[in-house]
Formats: sequence, C-alpha cells, structure tokens
Amino acid sequence: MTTMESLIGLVNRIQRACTVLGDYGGGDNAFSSLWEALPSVAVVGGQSSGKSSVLESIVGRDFLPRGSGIVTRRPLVLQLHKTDQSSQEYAEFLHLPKRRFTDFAMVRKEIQDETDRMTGKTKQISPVPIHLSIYSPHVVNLTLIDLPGLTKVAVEGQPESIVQDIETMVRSYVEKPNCIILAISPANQDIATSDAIKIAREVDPSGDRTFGVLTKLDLMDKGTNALDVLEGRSYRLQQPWVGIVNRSQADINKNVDMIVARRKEREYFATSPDYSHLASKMGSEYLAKLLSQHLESVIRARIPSITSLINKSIDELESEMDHLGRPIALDAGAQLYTILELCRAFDRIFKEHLDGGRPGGDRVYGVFDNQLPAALRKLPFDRHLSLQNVRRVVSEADGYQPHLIAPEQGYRRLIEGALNYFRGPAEASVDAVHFVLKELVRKSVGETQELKRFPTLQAEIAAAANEALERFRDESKKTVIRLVDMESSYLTVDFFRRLPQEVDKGGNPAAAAAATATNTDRYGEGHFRRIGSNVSSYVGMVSETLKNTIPKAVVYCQVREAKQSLLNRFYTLLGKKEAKQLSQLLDEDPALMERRQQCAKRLELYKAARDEIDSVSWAR
Ligand SMILES: Nc1nc2c(ncn2[C@@H]2O[C@H](COP(=O)(O)OP(=O)(O)OP(=O)(O)O)[C@@H](O)[C@H]2O)c(=O)[nH]1
Repeated sequence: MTTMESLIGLVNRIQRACTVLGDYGGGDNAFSSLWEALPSVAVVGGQSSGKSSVLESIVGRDFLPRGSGIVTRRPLVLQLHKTDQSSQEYAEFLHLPKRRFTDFAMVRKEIQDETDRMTGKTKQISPVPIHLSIYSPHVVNLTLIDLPGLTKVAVEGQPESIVQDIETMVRSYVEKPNCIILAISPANQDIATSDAIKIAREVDPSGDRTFGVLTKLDLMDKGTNALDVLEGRSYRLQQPWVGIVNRSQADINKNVDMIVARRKEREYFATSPDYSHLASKMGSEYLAKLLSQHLESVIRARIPSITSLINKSIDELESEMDHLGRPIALDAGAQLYTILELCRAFDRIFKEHLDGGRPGGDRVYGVFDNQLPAALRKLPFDRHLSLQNVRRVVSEADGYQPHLIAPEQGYRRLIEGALNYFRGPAEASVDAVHFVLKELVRKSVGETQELKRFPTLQAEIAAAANEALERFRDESKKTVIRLVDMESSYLTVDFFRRLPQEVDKGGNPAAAAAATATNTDRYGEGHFRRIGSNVSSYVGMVSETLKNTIPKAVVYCQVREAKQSLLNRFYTLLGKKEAKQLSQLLDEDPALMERRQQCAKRLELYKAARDEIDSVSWAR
C-alpha cells in the first residue's frame, strides 16, 4: 500500500543521492538532471518577509540562522521525516552523515559554518545546497528548499551583482516545472509589491504550482484585514492562500517556545473576528499538511515519467559505458589478461578480414590471379631469345669449338638467363601480399573498438604485427627465390628428350624431311631460331609451374603465418613484462577516464534511484 510517507520518503532519498553525486538544480551538469525531474517545494520571498519563520513553524523548531542582512546564502534542502510518537527528535546533515544533532542551536551553527565553508566568510552566495534532514514525530513528510531572500539593494560588503545573483539562483529553482513555489508575502505590505508574487507570476503565470502564504497578519493596521488576498480576490491562484501568524521579534527575544507559538497561532485564527470563518484553513500546521498532500499527489503523478527517465538514462549510460570500456583492474595478472583479451579482439578482426566476413582478404587472391600472371607475361623473353642473342649466347658458350650436335652449354646458359627473370615477379608477389596484409593490420587496429581507449597498446600491437609481417616477408622471399633457383638447378630432362630428334623416330615423312633440313641448316639462322623456340617453350612451361607454386609459397610463408602467429612474439614479450610496464600499455586517454568516472557515478545514482522506486510497492 502506498503511503504518503513512502512516496515523499522516496523522493527525499533520491534527492539525497542526487546531491551526493553532484546533481542538483542550478548545478552545471552535462547530463540530464534527475533532480530536475523530482518534485520539490521552494520557499521564496523578499528579505524579512518571514520565510525562516514559516519554515521553523512548519518544523516546530528554532534551527535557522538569524541575523541582519543576507543570512541564507546557500539553498537549504530541508527534508522532514515523520517518526513514531515516542521517538526522539533529531537532525542530520548529509555532509556529516554519522552525527545526530539533538540540540537545534547546534543545527543552526552548523548551517552557518557549512555556508561559510563553501562561500568563505564573505557575503557571497553559492548554488550548492546544504541537505538537512529532521526526524520528528511533530512534522509531516515534506521536502522544502529554503532559498536566499530576494533583495533590492546590495548592502555593505556585497558585490553589486548580488541582487541579480540571488534572483538568478532563485529563478533556477522555481522555473523548473516540477517545483512547487511557496511564495511568502508579508500582510503588512501591499501584495502588488511582493517579490515572491512577482517572480512566481513570471515562472508560473497560471498559478498552478504556486502556494501563496501571507505572513504577519497580526501586524496589519487596526481596522484593515487581508481577506481580499486570502480569499483570492487580490491575486488569484489555483491553490488556496494560507494566512500565517509567526512569532514576533519580541516573542523570539523572549524565547517563546514553538509549540506555544503554534497554539497562539491557532487561538489567533479561532478568535479573530476577521478570519475565524477561515480558521480551519489557516496557520502553519494547516499549511504543512496542505503542502504535504499536494506534494504527494504531484509525486504520484510524476512517478511513471520519473521511472521512464531513470530507465532510459540507465540504458544510455550502460551503452556509453560499454562503448567507453569498463575500468581496468590494478593487479598485473588482471592487466595481462585484459591485454591478451584486447590482442585477441584485434586478431579476431584481422582473421575475419583474411577469411572473409570483412573485406580485404580477396586482394591477396587478386595478386595471384592478376598481378603475378601479368608480370610473368611482361617478362622480356622476346629480347632474351631473339635470334641475335641466341646466336651470341650459344657461340660464347661453344668457345673455339662449335657444338657438334646440340649446343648443350648454350641451352643451359639461355635457360638460366631466362629463369633469372622470374625472380622479379616472384619478389613482387611477396611484396604485394605484404602490403595487403599490412593494410589489413591497419584496418583491423582501427576497427577494434576495445583498443580505442588504449592508444599506447594500440600502437604497440600495430608495431608488433607489422614487425611480424616483415619477418614473414623475408622468409617468403627466400622461399620464392629458392623456387626459382630450383628451376635453374635441375632442368626437366623429359622436355628435351621429346624435342624434334625424337619426332623423327615416328616415321613421319614431313618430320623426317624437316630433320634433314635441320642437318643442312645446322648452323644457319633456322637452327638458332629453333633453339630460341625450344628454350621459349621450356621457359613457358616453367612459368606455368611458378604461376602455381609462387602463390603456394606466399600463402604458406605469409598469409598462413599471419593467421596463425601474427602476435606470437608479442605474447612472449608480454609474459616477461613487469606490472609497471603492463600498466603503461594500458595507459588511457585522461579525458576518457574522466568521462567514464562521470558515467559510472551517474549510473550508480540512477540505479540507486531505480532500487528506491522498486522498493516501494505502489498502489495502483
Ligand atoms: N509579528 C509577527 N512577526 C513576524 C511574523 N513573521 C515574521 N515575523 C518577524 O519578522 C522578522 C523577519 O522574519 P524572518 O522569518 O527572519 O524572515 P525571513 O524572510 O526569513 O528573513 P531573511 O532570512 O532575513 O530573508 C522576524 O523578526 C520575525 O519575528 C508574523 O507573522 N508576525
């Protein structure tokens, strides 16, 4: 069953949590304010209009600082908690959580001291509220915010801006649509000149959330009364006006007890010829009940939207926390674990690029399918196997004794010379794949969201990956060059055995004729052209082979290694690092740390608020 206590108590607790976490109205906060979503009652009025007196008579205790000039210089959030009839009255400040004040003179002193702590002993003001809770059987559950009194002139020792500063602070509270305005005006002044009504009218023109309170009824000139105001004829509000008779200065000086004062106030209204017909709706006790009931109904109406604000904020904050990353542990083991997790996250993305799922891996195949064959086609074999060159190479190989049947040495030299050309495309394929892999590392580092918060580690992983790729490239180059060298070191015997001499044996007359011609033409142009063409077909065959084996070597040495052991060496080095070096790797951007801290604080606040709401069972 929802009770007034539980609803107002709930808002009290959320307000306290807000203040602890630096979220209060008028504060400069980058986040949407939960405080602002909560209903509150702000006491507004000109200096000496009787604000403190009203507050004290609602509480039934003297506890507010008194003095001339500006006394209330910080907002005072006064939370009243009704306790069992038998329990002792005490007060507690949020900034002094373990101390219970039973002497209300000490409460007054602490308000003064705490004000001075924030503003110095100057007459400056501060928007940071002081939170005071009063637990008493004589109060109703209610939260009131006492604000500095509106003034028209700065007094000695105050900056000229004070008049405006106070108004700005008061306005920052009362302009919030959730703020109930307790507008205090003295009855011995023309209502048209009331500071409280003036500001209330500006921020709440319809008068929905303004409660007009008329103090000092007893000080009105004889023969006059405030019925025009109290009955709503002078200035109409949606809520009823409440008249009050507080203790006079003389009563205060005589230390007239609050309980006595309340009784006297009741008697005043009961016996007053002007107001006795309104007696049941006048006085500070009635005002307290009225406010409490109103606050309760406002809170009840606001709960669904507060709940949805809280849930929405929690979702937003959690997703922001996920984005920012959770805080890092301090011990070396946990740090190493975090680093390894981050490395793995990067590695996973890198592999996705290679295996598909993310783009880029296909460019490796592009190297094998386009670049390598194109480079092979462009090799200058025509020049190398031109008639002129063939003749020159063969002759040089023969020396003083020209070859008799076939130029074995000449063939070898021509073939070796041609095969040498394959080194270029082989190495170029290695380099091309290297650059594809390097680019994928760069992309993967950028795409690893988790790494964004650790610029140092990000750079180290990129460096380690690139260094590994360099090693794989060296190994790959050695392997492909070896493939080319292997082709030179042992020629395919079958190929030569199948050359035209063998064709002769087939008994083909045309071939036989050609063979005869070969003999006659042995050292002529045709002879060298045939040598060139034989070498060319041999080289063509080797080219086909290499077109297949170079990709195999490149994938084996670079792509496969990158997939399997890109960060292996880095892992080994990590294992040898000391705690300090590990935490250096997890060095975060300070702005990010700050943002996370703020987010975490907020999240804590909203979760606490959600728990508070959950803990109250609502009557639907
Ligand atoms: N007789 C009589 N005196 C009152 C009444 N209300 C306030 N006073 C006196 O008016 C003076 C000012 O009252 P406060 O309650 O201090 O007024 P305030 O608005 O809090 O003043 P500041 O804190 O200075 O802005 C005190 O001397 C009170 O005793 C009232 O209803 N009747």
